[in-house]
Amino acid sequence: MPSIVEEICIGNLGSLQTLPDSFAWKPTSGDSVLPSSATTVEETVPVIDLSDHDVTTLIGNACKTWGAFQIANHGISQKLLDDIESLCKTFFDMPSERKLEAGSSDKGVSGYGEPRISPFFEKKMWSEGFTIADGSYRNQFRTTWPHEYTKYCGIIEEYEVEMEKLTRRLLSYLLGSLGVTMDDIEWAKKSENSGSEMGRRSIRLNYYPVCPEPERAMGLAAHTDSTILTILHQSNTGGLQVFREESGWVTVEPVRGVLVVNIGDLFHILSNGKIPSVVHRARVNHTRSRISVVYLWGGPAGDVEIAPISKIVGPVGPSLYRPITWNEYLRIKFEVFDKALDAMRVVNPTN
Ligand SMILES: C=C1C[C@]23C[C@H]1CC[C@H]2[C@@]12CCC[C@@](C)(C(=O)O1)[C@H]2[C@@H]3C(=O)O
Ligand SMILES: O=C(O)CCC(=O)C(=O)O
Ligand SMILES: [Fe+2]
Repeated sequence: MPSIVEEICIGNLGSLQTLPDSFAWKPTSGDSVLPSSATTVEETVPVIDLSDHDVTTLIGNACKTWGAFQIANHGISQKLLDDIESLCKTFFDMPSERKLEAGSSDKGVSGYGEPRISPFFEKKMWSEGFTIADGSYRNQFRTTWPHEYTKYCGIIEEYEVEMEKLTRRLLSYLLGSLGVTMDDIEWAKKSENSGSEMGRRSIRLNYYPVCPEPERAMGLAAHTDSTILTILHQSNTGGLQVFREESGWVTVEPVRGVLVVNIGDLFHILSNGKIPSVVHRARVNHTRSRISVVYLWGGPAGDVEIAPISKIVGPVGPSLYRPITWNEYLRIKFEVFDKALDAMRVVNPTN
């Protein structure tokens, strides 16, 4: 009698008492998933107060060292952060059959489901999530919360407006740290972009249930974001780790009201390779579930070319990466995953 392998649904992970083999990540040589304490180093990703008069230099140094930084005094209200976190709790605490109703439409990325990068790994990740990549979440919310979806849509809309403003502010600091301004980028020129929305953006709501064997599981596997930049709010449970050559995996401990900013692949291209896009992952926990809300900014619009800023490349060059649009880059990323940036390099760059 063939054993009936019960399809394990990501919507019920928190109720499992043992780790199914399909979720058991074997430590690979050199990067052991064990032990759970990532590193013993003291240093971690610096927290930068955005009102600091040295903010541009501080951000520049953090980006060169980590490809990430944390921000305080960012102007996003704690109430909004609390509201979107409780929206996540309300959604992910629902029975899995109700969450599956909000499933990703097979054509797009939007809706409930596993991370887009799941197919690149033989083992499954101990997490579930909801991606907001266009307006279709409104209909999904209407199905999920027929009587109060306007409240939840309002929270998402307010979050997008606030994150868009913060993204523009961070981009100007990032460019400043490289000695350029928005006016040095065709698509970012104040004139053309003032007032209009800042293009391609998505929000990913991540939920990491408690896990019976967190040391052998992986909440979200190591990756770089494809974005120009990503702004991440994490609940009060640690799990986010960034990778740095010199230190290995470093946990970014949650601090209330502090947001994490990750440099994505497209900013690495914009900077002509000067700023790294940070490799990061999420670990899970034996006693506490975890939420992260990730605002992913892909640039002006899906069809606008992103290229190394000519003022950074300079007269002698060489430009290390070829121009690429968000849409094209995402297609390549989900074809070759962590080889995507290499696929963008200009071979034998001529001056
Ligand atoms: C706007 C984006 C950016 C995506 C794809 C698409 C929607 C969801 C984003 C994420 C979120 C989770 C990690 C990641 C690696 C994933 O699997 O889905 C991200 C990916 C990327 O940054 O490449
Ligand atoms: O949950 C986290 O802290 C990381 C999430 C993340 O990297 C992502 O959604 O791109
Ligand atoms: Fe990420």
